[in-house]
Amino acid sequence: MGATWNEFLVPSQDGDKQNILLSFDTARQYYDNSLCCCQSIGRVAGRIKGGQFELDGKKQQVPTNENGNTLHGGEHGYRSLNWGYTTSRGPNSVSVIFQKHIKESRDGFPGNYLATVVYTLDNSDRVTISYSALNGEQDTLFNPTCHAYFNLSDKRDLSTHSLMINSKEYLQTDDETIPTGRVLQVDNTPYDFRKFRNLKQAADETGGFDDAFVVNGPGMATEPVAVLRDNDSGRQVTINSEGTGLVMYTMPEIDDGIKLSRDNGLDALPGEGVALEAQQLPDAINNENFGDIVLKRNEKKTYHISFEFKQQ
Ligand SMILES: OC[C@H]1O[C@@H](O)[C@H](O)[C@@H](O)[C@@H]1O
Repeated sequence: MGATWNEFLVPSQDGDKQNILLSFDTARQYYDNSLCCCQSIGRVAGRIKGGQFELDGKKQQVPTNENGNTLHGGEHGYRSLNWGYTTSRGPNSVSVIFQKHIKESRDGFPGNYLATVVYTLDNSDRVTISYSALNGEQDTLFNPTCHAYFNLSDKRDLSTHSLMINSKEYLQTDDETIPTGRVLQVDNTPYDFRKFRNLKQAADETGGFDDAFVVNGPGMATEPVAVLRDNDSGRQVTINSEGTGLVMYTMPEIDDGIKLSRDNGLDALPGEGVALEAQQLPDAINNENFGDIVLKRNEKKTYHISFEFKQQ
């Protein structure tokens, strides 16, 4: 369901294993809230203002699911699908390969294509997710991501986490979290993560993050997009991607009664984890220079997002 990433198990201090992703015990619980916890998001991650855009000179309206805007591919996007899958084993890696025909008749976006999501775990303790689209006869949009939430510690907050984001800029957004088109400098703001800084302190300064950082700008392509580190355990996850954006969401306000597996029956807390969603910037289709998310007819496109684990 949802081509969901359920566990990233790493060694724990007591010789057991610990899941560093937020997860649920049952498939149903992933759909009882709007967290999109660790699910595949498509065709278009991030918001589309009014669910409207122009494609090949034609105005398009796609289904909306939040304040009259379209978030995370709408109600019938990747996360709502039951994917078929196969597995494969290479000399240095194992993979799960999900595949599905994405249809206009289901999600309301123009055109049909064949989608593939491949999760590969390799011997460098790296999970690489590749998202491919093999398009049909009509131009469409393609901007997938993985909505992975992390907490690398044993705590129920991010107080021992440091974060580095390789970004000089972030997007200004309006009351509905839609980009206004203005790109702001991170200098002298709580958005400056160019050097590692405590994530909880920064989130306390902003009231929590639900923001898009500009990444992979000119001259920055060889750097990791972000590194999340837990100073207590020495666990670290390095994120690489090819997209223009990284959305950070620290769950500032969440519904009551969300029971994450890690909480042993207690309700999840605001700020308990952080989603780091690599993608092209939100509302890219309506903003020049936010990244190209058009998938041309008969075109094939692949994006990779990788998460490399290290323990210091
Ligand atoms: O759906 C969970 C969260 O996903 C993030 O990508 C969005 O920016 C948030 O506004 C949303 O609450």
